[in-house]
Amino acid sequence: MKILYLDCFSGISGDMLLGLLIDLGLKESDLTGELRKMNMGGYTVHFSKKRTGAICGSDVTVMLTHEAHGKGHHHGLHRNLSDCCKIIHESSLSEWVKTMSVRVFEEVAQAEAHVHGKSIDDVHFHEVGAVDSIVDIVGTFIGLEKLGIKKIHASPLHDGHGFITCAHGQMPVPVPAVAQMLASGSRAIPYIQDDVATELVTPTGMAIVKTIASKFGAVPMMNIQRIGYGTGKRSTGRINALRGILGEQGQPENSTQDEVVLLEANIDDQTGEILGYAMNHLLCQGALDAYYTPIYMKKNRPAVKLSVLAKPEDEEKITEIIFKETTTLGVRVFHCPRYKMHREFIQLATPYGQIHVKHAIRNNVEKWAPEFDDCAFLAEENQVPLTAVYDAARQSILQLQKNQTADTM
Ligand SMILES: O=C([S-])c1cc(C(=O)S)c[n+]([C@@H]2O[C@H](COP(=O)(O)O)[C@@H](O)[C@H]2O)c1
Ligand code: NI
Repeated sequence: MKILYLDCFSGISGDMLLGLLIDLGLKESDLTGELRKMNMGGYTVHFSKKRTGAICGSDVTVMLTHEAHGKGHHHGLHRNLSDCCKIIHESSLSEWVKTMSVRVFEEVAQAEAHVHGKSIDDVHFHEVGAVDSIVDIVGTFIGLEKLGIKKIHASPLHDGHGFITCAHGQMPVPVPAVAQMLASGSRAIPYIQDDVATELVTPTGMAIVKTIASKFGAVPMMNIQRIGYGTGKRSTGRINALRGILGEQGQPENSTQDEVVLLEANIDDQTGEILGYAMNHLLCQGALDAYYTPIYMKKNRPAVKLSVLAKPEDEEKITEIIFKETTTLGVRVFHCPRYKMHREFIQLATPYGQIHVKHAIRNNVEKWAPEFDDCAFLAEENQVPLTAVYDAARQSILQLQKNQTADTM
């Protein structure tokens, strides 16, 4: 699975995101071609290479043409949330691009409405802001879709401090819309850079990262494939760019090393029936394994330790289930690098019928194990002891190994 890590050491904005996606390989013509699926004119998109400090990145600038500035423009000079959503919905863009873009617009509008004490419908994006935001937001999702990026994590969001001046006068940094988005159910980690006296995180950048990042923190485990830089517009006195690290997560089929997550909770106040249900539910929902260990907890209470092994990408989903289905108030997380044997199933004939055999191999070690369920089924069907089927299965495995040795001589 392709994963993008957004390294927001100089904040994040809509145009930095577009620049980054271009730097990571998005074709300019793919971006502009898709944007034309919206019935919205009055702008051009300019692409260039730009230097910030010693780094060369990609710059994307949305320029308004006379049409959008003109008084006779049929949309008038202001657009509100529903005008922007209408343009997106009436386009022939993919359903995913439309849904995600609208989500980001709602996020910005909610924050603006809260800050300015208005209703959502009364929040107006002036013409420049609306066109610019639509291109930045929709363009970001077009880019993510074209590059096949399915998962996004982000670093802490570095912002500056002090004040900026915009159309509405002075704004404290973090600007109020960004502060509001941080305060309303965001898992983003803000970080104030006291050596930068301007805005680094814009409302559009904040709304996009809040919507797309499933985690904020360190760079996740991945095979890094490409690194890109999208440059920012402000002079910050430092390198002003958004860095993206694009990688692949998950191991190739025949890999013998990967990572699993071990989730643990101690439980002393739940019935056996409910614990049994919880374990079954966890396994049905994709846990690799789930098991209980008897323990003694404080106040001499006999209790159980629930341990669940899961794929890293299932960490949040499985944690949610543990909280929903058990009484625990906390879940411990361990990231465990794991060696594993490459496994495959093969079918073998026995005098009692066909069985599956698990064949595991790693370096010079090989293991063969008849599948219990198949053996039990054949024992029932043939009215013979289970051990007889196992013995027959082992004979078939021995025969197969002999044939393979003969083939290689
Ligand atoms: O126009 C308005 S109301 C406005 C509000 C705010 C608030 O935080 S509230 C901030 N800004 C600033 O305008 C520019 C453009 O932002 P984009 O996200 O559209 O790139 C930026 O400096 C904002 O902080 C405007
Ligand atoms: Ni505002």
